[in-house]
Amino acid sequence: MHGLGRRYGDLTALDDVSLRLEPGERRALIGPNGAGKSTLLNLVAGGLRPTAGKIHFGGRDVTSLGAARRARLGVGRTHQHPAVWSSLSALDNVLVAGRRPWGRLRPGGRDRARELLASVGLDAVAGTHAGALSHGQRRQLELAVALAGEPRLLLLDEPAAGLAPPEVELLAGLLAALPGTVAILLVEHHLDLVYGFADRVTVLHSGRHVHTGTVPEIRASPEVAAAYAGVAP
Ligand SMILES: Nc1ncnc2c1ncn2[C@@H]1O[C@H](COP(=O)(O)OP(=O)(O)OP(=O)(O)O)[C@@H](O)[C@H]1O
Repeated sequence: MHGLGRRYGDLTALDDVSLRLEPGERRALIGPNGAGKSTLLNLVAGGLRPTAGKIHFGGRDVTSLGAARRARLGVGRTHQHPAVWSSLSALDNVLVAGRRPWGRLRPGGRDRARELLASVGLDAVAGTHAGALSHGQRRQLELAVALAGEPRLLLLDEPAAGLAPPEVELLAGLLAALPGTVAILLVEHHLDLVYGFADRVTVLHSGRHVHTGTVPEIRASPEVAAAYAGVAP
């Protein structure tokens, strides 16, 4: 991301943010409410267009590409409210996501879908309609759905939101086990989860980049403490 900006009318939600993620990197994006985290995620996913700046992915300028094109290039995501097909079984959700562009299953697609479901702890409910799963299970399913698209970058939007403490622990284990080849950008308010997960953490405040550092650096940073106290750093 180079000089990325987004305005909503008069409001500047994101202002001149430049970030670079390396292949396979675990990066967390934190900041108080309204800092611009979801806006940044949506800009990278392609659901939203920047009003300033550029986005490159794998060396290619993708700024003008829509979400579907970016997904095909390897940008996967999950949402604050899990986006799965309620009337389809858990297995069919993953199968649909793993199709080739013209709707055909990949060779070995069904086995792969079962493996993905097992990897997120849902093998026992493969035949259950997604609408009948718990909120936490739908989050796990959305992760399997995102992985079925074979992303090189996975954007996770507050995956711990609405989860009970034991479910957050389960999620932490799932995140730790994600393939090392996939770069991950995690937006999350649950700081224990962030600190256990991230190689590096980026802090936003009022749409601006405050700091990027390792977990110990971020924990010790007075700027970060100020941002969380609601005071402009
Ligand atoms: N569609 C929109 N129209 C107008 N303003 C918006 C829109 N989406 C976001 N905003 C504003 O942009 C700013 C950044 O919002 P954003 O949702 O990106 O922050 P966030 O860091 O993800 O916050 P939270 O942690 O509460 O999810 C906020 O002031 C928000 O009110």
